[in-house]
Amino acid sequence: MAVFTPVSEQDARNLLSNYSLGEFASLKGIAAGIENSNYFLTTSAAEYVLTIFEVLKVEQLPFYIELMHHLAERGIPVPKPQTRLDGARLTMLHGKPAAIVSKLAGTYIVSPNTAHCALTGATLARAHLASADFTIRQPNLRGLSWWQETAPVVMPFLSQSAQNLLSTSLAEQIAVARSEDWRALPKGPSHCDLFRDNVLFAGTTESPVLGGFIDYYFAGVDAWLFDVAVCLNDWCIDQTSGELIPELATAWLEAYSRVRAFTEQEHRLWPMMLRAAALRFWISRLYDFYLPRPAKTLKPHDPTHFERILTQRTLQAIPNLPKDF
Ligand SMILES: Nc1ncnc2c1ncn2[C@@H]1O[C@H](COP(=O)(O)OP(=O)(O)OP(=O)(O)O)[C@@H](O)[C@H]1O
Ligand SMILES: N[C@@H](CCO)C(=O)O
Repeated sequence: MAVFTPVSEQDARNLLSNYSLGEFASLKGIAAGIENSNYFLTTSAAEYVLTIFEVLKVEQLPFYIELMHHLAERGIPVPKPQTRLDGARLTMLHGKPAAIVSKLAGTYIVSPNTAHCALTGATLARAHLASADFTIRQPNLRGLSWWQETAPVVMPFLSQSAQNLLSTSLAEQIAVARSEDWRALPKGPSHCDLFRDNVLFAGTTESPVLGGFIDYYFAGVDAWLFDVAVCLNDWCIDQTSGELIPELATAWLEAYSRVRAFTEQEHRLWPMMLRAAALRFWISRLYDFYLPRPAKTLKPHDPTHFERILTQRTLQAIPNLPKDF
């Protein structure tokens, strides 16, 4: 149950008195999610999501909240943070930072088809372009420096072969980050965690309608190609073996590149980016698995899934990015 901070009806009414969002109607805890406490908050005017930030620091939050606001204002389907009467979009509840955002339609898709992949790819490209003039800067806090700090912490728990994979993969990414090609990659605000469970769809299987992208709380400035690679490693794979499914990968990447064409450097670094994205989630899952937060009650995600994906992306041929759309 991902409600770490209890909120009463009276708390919600008090909170709403700082906004112009209608009268309180109902409040319901949301069970999914492992980082924040989330509630569906319904008023006489509309449906919202109330999020209480359990882990993120106050100083990190303006980047996420203002980025979502910036994107929503430009027509990208993301939850729109609501503005208080005093102009702030962050608020405090039980001593913790909190925000009210618009509720998006739809549910997430466990087994996406080419239509889901194409919609997600095209919308991520639009989000990247729409974020180009966003001025707040915050790096991806789960980027290379964090991998370098965290790898030695999880290393003692690993088998010899896993230790070798982790060391060689990290060394590869350190070398990539020093390269001219990496420096020339298009970069900007990126979601960095756009897994299937962070994209909502309405409509039908054959004609899906994108509800939008949620959970921007791992976002940061990074190579846009890294964002693409995170998606491909989750959306376009055989979930058992980790192998890329060419039909899904092609649909996803072609839709993205019709909106924003990939650069020469992106073409060259594509295999390394897929490995970077696998490494990022292997390390975070290892960390959560072996060093869980004391209050955490949920079952951690399986780290071996990303060990398999990383191995696949090391051993198997990787399809090229599409050219010239
Ligand atoms: N704006 C929204 N519109 C509709 N549903 C939402 C919205 N925000 C969150 N949800 C619902 O709440 C659930 C949990 O939200 P979210 O994934 O942001 O939580 P979290 O604790 O940050 O999760 P994670 O473990 O993925 O980091 C989602 O799966 C979704 O069902
Ligand atoms: N998407 C992450 C969880 C954190 O959002 C994972 O699957 O490991």
